[in-house]
Amino acid sequence: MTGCLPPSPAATPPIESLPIIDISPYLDPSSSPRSRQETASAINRACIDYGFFYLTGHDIPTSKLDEVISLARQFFFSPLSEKNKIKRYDAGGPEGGDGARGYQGMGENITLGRRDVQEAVDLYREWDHSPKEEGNGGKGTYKTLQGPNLWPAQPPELKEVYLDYIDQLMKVGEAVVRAMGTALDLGAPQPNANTTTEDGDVFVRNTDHSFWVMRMIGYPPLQAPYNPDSSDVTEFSCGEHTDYGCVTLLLADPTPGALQVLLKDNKTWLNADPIPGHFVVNIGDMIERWTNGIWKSNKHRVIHRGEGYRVSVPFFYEPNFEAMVKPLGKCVERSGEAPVHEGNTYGEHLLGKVFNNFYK
Ligand SMILES: N=C(N)NCCCC[C@H](N)C(=O)O
Ligand SMILES: O=C(O)CCC(=O)C(=O)O
Ligand SMILES: [Fe+2]
Repeated sequence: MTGCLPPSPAATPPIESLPIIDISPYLDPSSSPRSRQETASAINRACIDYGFFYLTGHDIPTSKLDEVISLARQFFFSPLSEKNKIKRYDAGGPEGGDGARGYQGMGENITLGRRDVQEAVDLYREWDHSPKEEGNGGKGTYKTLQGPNLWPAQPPELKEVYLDYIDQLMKVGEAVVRAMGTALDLGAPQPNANTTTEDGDVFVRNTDHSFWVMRMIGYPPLQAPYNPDSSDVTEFSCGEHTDYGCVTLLLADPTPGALQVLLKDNKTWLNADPIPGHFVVNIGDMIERWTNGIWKSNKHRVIHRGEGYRVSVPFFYEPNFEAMVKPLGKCVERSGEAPVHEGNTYGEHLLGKVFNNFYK
């Protein structure tokens, strides 16, 4: 008689967590087709369910990752006068800025019309044909995004360590977009394919001069009192947004409870706490557009109310600046929806974002 049995302890539902993807089959040339297919299938599932996942098997030593975070932290802890030596200035102005590269002080970044409680440094792929104009005291006048990178001089080893790190990340980014092409089952790569051919390497070709972005971000803890009964948050470390390009490889210090990912119900925020040695990876707007929304660039935000000063270093593996990004025919067909966009270049999409990113 079941009525006589003691009540069973209430089952606690497992706390939902992002899936972990092993990318090593796409970095190791001797891997089996089967192991690649497993990775690709796992990515497809993760991109449909979350647009986010943890990445392992990337081959970058944890000691290197720790060094990257530590150097960023040292930079943010240097005096403001030191940080302002590489200050970002608007493009075309007397200071010789390009409106995007350099150090952005606390509150200078805006998302959804509000100041983000963060400071940051943005580095981009060097502009291939720098149209530096003479005059302006030798500083030149740059169009938006077309200036040289402004590297921190302190700590002195930062630049070298970061350049090497970027080389490593480019390989990881390429492996991830290659796996994504397989995951979408776009067909075998065509030899000598031009950039508009839709096959499994379409993302690889369109990122072969990736206009990457490297951000170093520093977040002091938020000051506003937290009311757990209210969903009305008034202060954000980074307001909710989607990323702009292909694949974000996020490295963050161990601070928990800061990065939150919006789930498919469109109301629950899942903490994407860091796992040592793993990246938090998410897909950007260009992947959503190429796949005609089969995979969505998911909204996320940062609310750091914890202890201490949080540091994160996202790397954005993006399309080429000139890449034309338009829904792929196969994806349009499969989605059963009208094309989500008529197509424009990644550069145009990025410029539209950058113009609205800073407090004027
Ligand atoms: N490249 C990227 N994703 N940078 C970070 C974006 C942060 C949101 C941005 N302020 C916005 O409003 O879009
Ligand atoms: O700091 C983080 O955890 C995420 C930052 C982010 O989403 C971004 O810069 O695009
Ligand atoms: Fe983001």
